[in-house]
Amino acid sequence: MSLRTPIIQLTKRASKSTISKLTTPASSLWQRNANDQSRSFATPAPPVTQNATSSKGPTAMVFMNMGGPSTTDEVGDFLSRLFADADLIPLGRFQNYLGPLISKRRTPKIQKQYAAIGGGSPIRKWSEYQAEEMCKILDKTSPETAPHKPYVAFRYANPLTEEMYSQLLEDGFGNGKGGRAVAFTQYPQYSCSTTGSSLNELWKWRQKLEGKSAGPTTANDGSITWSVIDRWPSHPGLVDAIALNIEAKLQEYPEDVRDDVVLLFSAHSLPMDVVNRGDPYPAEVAATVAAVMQRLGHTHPYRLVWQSQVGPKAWLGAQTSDTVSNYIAKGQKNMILIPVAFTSDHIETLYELDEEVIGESGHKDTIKRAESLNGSPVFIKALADIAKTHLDSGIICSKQMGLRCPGCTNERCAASKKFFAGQGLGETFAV
Ligand SMILES: C=CC1=C(C)c2cc3[nH]c(cc4nc(cc5[nH]c(cc1n2)c(C)c5CCC(=O)O)C(CCC(=O)O)=C4C)c(C)c3C=C
Ligand code: FES
Ligand SMILES: [Fe+2]
Repeated sequence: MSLRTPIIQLTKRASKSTISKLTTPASSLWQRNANDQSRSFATPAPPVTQNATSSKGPTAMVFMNMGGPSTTDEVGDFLSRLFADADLIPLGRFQNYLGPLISKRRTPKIQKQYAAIGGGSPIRKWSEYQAEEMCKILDKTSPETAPHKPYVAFRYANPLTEEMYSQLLEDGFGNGKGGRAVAFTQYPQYSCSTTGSSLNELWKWRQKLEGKSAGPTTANDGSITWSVIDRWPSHPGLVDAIALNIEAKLQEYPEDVRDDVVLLFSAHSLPMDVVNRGDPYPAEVAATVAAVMQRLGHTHPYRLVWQSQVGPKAWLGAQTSDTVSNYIAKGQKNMILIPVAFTSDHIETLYELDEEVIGESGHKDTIKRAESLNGSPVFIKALADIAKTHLDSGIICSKQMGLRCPGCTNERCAASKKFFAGQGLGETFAV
């Protein structure tokens, strides 16, 4: 099948009466800085296309992320879902036995961490806010696909993927009415353990709730037409939002030391067996860091370091906490930690970085952390720009999505990639 073949038709629309229209005035779309010619908003990846002329609203914009417990009482369920996920923590035939055992043992420790950051993860609050604000902008900038309706689908906490999917059906998508939905990963960099797992879950619930067996979504059958924003590691708006937070933090240092501050970009680590399987995440995180440094004009020395390893396996380093101690030992006490792989605060910024790495460093005044993206208007404009580019292009997903890791033996990846990416790439790419 040619990449340009119109492969998806939207036949019927979801009833407008069941889709609430978002009315708040939108902010202006992300503005390009005329002085910075290096910024381009074109999506670089060659697209897998769908019929752009038929892609009219209403459009469901589904923010996918891992989620977190909103209260300490939800920690047990959060961890038990996390340790049951074989795409994240493969425990083979012991999954059903070891998963609950490990999560139960770990719960009190993690509950204490959530208690220390105010009693729960702020990820739901931020995700709902970001999705709603982005949709307000899109209603203005992409009227042809409006109204845009925000949804959140978490992998391990409420609202879970199945809850979001049932809501979509209740709101008039699918059920013989068709309708368009965009699965928008909120992990800027793709890992099979994060975005891959969320997409496998979405694919599973589509099969269960819309009765779809494996195979392309060539529509005309009244089911939801899905497309995917699967990665955006170097989008200029993301890069700018991170760079602005670094620049703001640099201003907190006295002028005489400001130029000597070391920038430590910190991302959640990956087990080395996942890295060696060929997971794209380390390269994509490095792409974000390179783009931010380029945007800053390479004014400061920097390193990309990795945090939050769990369990006895070998993980990708250098570890964030070791790096900070080693640099202190070498006499470097001015450092900014920059969360680079997560778009809102969570225990790994608020507890691990703030309380443990910085709090226990003995240099709380000179080791600082850049703000997480949270409610940054620059970031939300970037999300709207990414979404608009996706909607305009008619792509189903990036071409990169179709290529499995060289070491992948996971049948769930094969099935979900065949569904999301196989349509334009040909199945040989997606097996
Ligand atoms: C881009 C971010 C993340 C990647 C990649 C990632 C991979 C990954 N994580 C685990 C194991 C655990 N992660 C846990 C919590 C957790 N993970 C991320 C992000 C990524 N994980 C976040 C933001 C959080 C915290 C959520 C919040 O605070 O709301 C946990 C639970 C906490 C704990 O028990 O320590 C585990 C376990 C693996 C094995 C993995 C790669 C394969
Ligand atoms: S593990 Fe990467 S595609 Fe399956
Ligand atoms: Fe994690």
